[in-house]
Amino acid sequence: MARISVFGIGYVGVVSAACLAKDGHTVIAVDVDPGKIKSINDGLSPIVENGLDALIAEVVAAGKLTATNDVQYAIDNSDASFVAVGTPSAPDGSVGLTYVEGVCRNIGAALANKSSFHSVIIRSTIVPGSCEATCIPVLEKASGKVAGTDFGMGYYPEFLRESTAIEDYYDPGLIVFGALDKKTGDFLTALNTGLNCKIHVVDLRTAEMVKYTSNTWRAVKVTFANEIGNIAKASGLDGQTVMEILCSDEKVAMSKYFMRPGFAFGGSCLPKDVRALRYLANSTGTNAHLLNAVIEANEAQIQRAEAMVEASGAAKVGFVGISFKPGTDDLRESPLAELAARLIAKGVEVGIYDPYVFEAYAANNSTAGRGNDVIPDLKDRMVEDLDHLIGDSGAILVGNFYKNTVGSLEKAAQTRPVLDLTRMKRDMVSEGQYQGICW
Ligand SMILES: NC(=O)c1ccc[n+]([C@@H]2O[C@H](COP(=O)([O-])OP(=O)(O)OC[C@H]3O[C@@H](n4cnc5c(N)ncnc54)[C@H](O)[C@@H]3O)[C@@H](O)[C@H]2O)c1
Ligand SMILES: O=c1ccn([C@@H]2O[C@H](COP(=O)(O)OP(=O)(O)O[C@H]3O[C@H](CO)[C@@H](O)[C@H](O)[C@H]3O)[C@@H](O)[C@H]2O)c(=O)[nH]1
Repeated sequence: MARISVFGIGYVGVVSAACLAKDGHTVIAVDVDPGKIKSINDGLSPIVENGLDALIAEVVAAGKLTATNDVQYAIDNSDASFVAVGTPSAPDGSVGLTYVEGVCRNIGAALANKSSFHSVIIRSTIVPGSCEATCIPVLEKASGKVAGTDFGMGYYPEFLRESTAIEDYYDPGLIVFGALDKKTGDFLTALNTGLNCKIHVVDLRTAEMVKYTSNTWRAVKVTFANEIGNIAKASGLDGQTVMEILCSDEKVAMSKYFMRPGFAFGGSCLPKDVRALRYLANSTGTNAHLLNAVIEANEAQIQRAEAMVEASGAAKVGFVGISFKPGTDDLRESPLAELAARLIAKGVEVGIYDPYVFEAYAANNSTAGRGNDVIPDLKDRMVEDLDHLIGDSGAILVGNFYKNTVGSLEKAAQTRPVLDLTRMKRDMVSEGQYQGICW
């Protein structure tokens, strides 16, 4: 079993730290946010994510996971570090490396004081060449040591999806990494052995590129499915039925994931990663026609939902779901939040039912409301009781699917417009007050 430090206790870091600890490794989580450090050390999850509360309580009680802001302590007491800090878009759409640079500088300074071998493994999403052009030079300068010789260096992207993060951790669709040195490569191979997935060992740049390729492909799939859905609906057809039939053709290895017509994609990764890849393409003189179109079409899908709300004529709209997808409290680049903000700016009153975001506020999580930079007074708009929201709203917008809401929402469609962006019930199609975005 290994001793591992995880830098960045965000959506990725906290899940990998907890799962590594569950697997028997001794894990030190490092962050600059005292709220997150306290949460972990109290045995509590700093984010709302399925199964994570119990997992963290278990591994912290077992003494396998601790959290600190002390970088030197973490480096001295681990043999490898995972870096999972954020890489948000820079204003020009390029990948933002500020946090990655900062943490490499901190790790490098601590490595200067350590004599035994240590591997630094980047897990943040960074464009091809970033390890070589940024991480390695910063680590080498701060440590006075040479990457690949004096300390180990790897790039090992993470593919988990929020809301199914623990499940994805133990059942990955893809494992890929690059390592400068054999020790780091062997460490990552051993860590992944036993999972039911082929391990691809490549160079650092290829591993960096595979991560963007994966997210962009997902964004392309969502956009394609949405466009087919829009066209199908305009032709009087059920877009989801059309796509389900297409996806039944498994002969060409068609996966049904991300092929379900509905609302725009969002979240902390797909939008920023498509932007960063497009920026990279432009900077190499490559035309990224498809990526331009994906961004344009995704924005148009938000406008399409906005037009549905406007057509309802409601002055007060109740949102069912506001996070970027069900099962998480994360609001980063949530298209639902963007839609709500646009309606609010036009004078529409907006109330919100979202059990996951509500839970984050109720638990006083330091991350409650994470990623919301568009909805004013979000906390005050949150409603705990769905029936209360329905009774109080002229129209209901179903943004995220929550199983327990279906009965009430179906009933609500008899008395007021219900605008469905997710399809709460497979047999419902646009009729009367019920309108589905692509069906
Ligand atoms: N969210 C996902 O589902 C997901 C999945 C796969 C990959 N990724 C990628 O993983 C990376 C992290 O994403 P996230 O959503 O977990 O980010 P996040 O913003 O939720 O978490 C990042 C954490 O890093 C901490 N941090 C910043 N600077 C630090 C420093 N110098 N030392 C220690 N901690 C520091 C922050 O306080 C924060 O807690 C990004 O590159 C993202 O693109 C995200
Ligand atoms: O059929 C689908 C599936 C997803 N989405 C939307 O696409 C966005 C992203 O969803 P998802 O990919 O499930 O969530 P993330 O947690 O952002 O995960 C993505 O981004 C992570 C960060 O890089 C990667 O690790 C994952 O592999 C990648 O799926 C959300 O707005 C979803 O509502 C759809 O519209 N239709």
